[in-house]
Amino acid sequence: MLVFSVSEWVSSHLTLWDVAIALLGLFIFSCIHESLANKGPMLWPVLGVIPSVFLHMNDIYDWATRALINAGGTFPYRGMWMGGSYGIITVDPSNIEYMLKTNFKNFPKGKYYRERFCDLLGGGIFNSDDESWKEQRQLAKLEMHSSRFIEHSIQSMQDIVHQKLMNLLEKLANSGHCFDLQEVFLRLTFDNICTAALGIDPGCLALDLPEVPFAKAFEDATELTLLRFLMPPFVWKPLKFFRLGNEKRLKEATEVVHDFADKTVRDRRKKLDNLGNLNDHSDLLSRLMEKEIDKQGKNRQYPGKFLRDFCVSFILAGRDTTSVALAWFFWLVHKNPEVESKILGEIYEILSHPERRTEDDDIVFTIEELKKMVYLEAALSESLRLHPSVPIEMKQVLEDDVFPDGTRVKKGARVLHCIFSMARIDSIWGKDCLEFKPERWIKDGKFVSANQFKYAVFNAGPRLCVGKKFAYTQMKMVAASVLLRYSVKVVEGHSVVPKVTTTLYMKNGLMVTLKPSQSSKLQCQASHLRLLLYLFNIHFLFQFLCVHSHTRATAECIVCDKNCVKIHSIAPSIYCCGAGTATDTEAVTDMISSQLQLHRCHTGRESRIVTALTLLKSHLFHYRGYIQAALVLGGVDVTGPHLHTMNLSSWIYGYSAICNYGFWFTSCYDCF
Ligand code: HEM
Repeated sequence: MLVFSVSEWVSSHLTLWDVAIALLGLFIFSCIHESLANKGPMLWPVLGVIPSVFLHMNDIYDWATRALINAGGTFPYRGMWMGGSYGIITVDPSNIEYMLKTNFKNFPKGKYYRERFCDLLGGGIFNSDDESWKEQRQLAKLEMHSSRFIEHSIQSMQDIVHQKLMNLLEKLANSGHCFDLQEVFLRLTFDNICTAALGIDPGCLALDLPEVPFAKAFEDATELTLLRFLMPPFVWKPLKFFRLGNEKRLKEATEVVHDFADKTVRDRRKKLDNLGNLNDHSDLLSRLMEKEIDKQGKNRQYPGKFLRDFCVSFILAGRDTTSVALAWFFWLVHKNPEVESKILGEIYEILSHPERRTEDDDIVFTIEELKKMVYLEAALSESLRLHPSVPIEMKQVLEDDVFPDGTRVKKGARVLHCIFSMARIDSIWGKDCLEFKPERWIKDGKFVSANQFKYAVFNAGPRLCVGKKFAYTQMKMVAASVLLRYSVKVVEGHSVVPKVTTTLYMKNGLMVTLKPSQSSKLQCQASHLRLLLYLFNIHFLFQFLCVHSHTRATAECIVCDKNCVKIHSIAPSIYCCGAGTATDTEAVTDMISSQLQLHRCHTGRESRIVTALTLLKSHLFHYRGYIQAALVLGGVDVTGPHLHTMNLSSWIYGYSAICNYGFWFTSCYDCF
């Protein structure tokens, strides 16, 4: 009776307009309430943060950065009503440390992540928590740090870079056409990681850039899996159940990947059974299989699925991360030519080491040489800081918790930390945080790592990336080998923007043209000249400049020292050859060398040849001929190669003393 009268009253007093206006009022009220109460971006009724995300899809990372700065480093978010997606986004290093280390157990990858990746990765290291993750992590660390694996991976990197990448780049440079450098790097790292993980080279980097079914399926499977992160579960789950649309394609691609990996595992096991060992294989899969025979000689075979999942996770982890990092690095180097000059200066200096065999025209860097490339390491780290391969990381909360900044999180919530934004926050990286500045990683000539939780590019804490060393070696080898030989120019007007997915690809790739660099032309000319100059005891010091000297010290008509050093290093990439009184030239060059070192420490910049020249000249002028030093100063600095002669004691005496060689200097310089 009461129900009847209420509905009668409603229908006689309320029109549809009234309801609409009331709902609008409620909507506006909750919007105002949200915008006043919430520090972060607007959380719309019903739709949560989704409209704001779609509105800023084209500059999502910059928008997130601005929102995080406005919110003071952390803000809550909510997805669509009934979507079950809620949590916080943070860039606060103390929160990140708490989550990745202090209370690590309370922040696993969680169900949300596992559900989406389980079809492709199964229970692989990338997609597991607790004991299963621990076991795989231990195995991975043990194997990847073994000298056998390290030697194998260095060898395969050298092979892939010098036998494949360089041939391909030579072909592309000769064609004069522009091409997508990111695509080339994706192919390179795929071949490299498959060789390291499975001991099989899929051949993506062949000269004709073939479409390799395994590689294509891997790419599709990864991309389609990532789509699950952008779609609500009530969309992708039914599609998966009924095998429709993207989910059907994902299933097919995953099958190709798994069939390939399963077959590799089966073949390798057959080989192990037949031969009793896998001594001629150093890849991860073979190492794991040999591990199956434990210390007591008992065979505890890993199930085939375990081995497959382990390897597939590895390929996923090492496939695109380094290639996109290299693409962003080359883009930044193109925009900052002074950084390129410094990297090249460092490389030339390493190549000028007396023990290096300069007869080799095809320079292949050794691991020791790569380790010495401090500035290159700094430039790569700086590039990764600004463009981290994994821009956003995610964890799920196991039990209610409170972060160090006071933010509360509920069980089941997700915590996203935006690595991309961290680099752009001046309270974390200083006022110059937006600048590409490799120097911030160098102190007293040494590379200095940043705090893991401020620089979470490789993750941090117990789940720190296991492939970090591998990645640096690979990136350094590729970057140094390419920069030494080519000048990489990004096509004018090409738009470089990040793609919105879990890896920071360049949306439109990186279209470039290649020109053999000045140094590689010089290297080529030098190799012809080298034959000629060999007879005259020629020393090659730089790619740009050749200075030489005999090693004879005489007094009257007596040769008192057959091995007198006449080429003095006075600063990185700057050398001085002396004639006159040996002790005078040595003392003068030593003194100017230490003055230049002090100057470098004071200014934080590399020495220039003009500085060395000024210091030497004013010193010699001051003594008006009492210092018997006739000098030839040469080298390469940020402004390029330079060669100067100077002799303020007696021009004629000095020049004639070195005249034979002076002509050589001049002729070599002219040749180059
Ligand atoms: C520039 C290159 C790289 C970057 C920026 C990078 C970054 C990362 C990040 C952020 C994680 C954490 C992912 C997560 O927990 O969801 C991770 C984990 C991992 N990375 Fe890397 N990575 C790189 C290269 C590599 C390479 C070349 C390999 C393999 C050779 C590798 C192997 C792994 C593995 C196995 C894990 C899982 C570790 C674990 O969960 O315990 N990574 N990496």
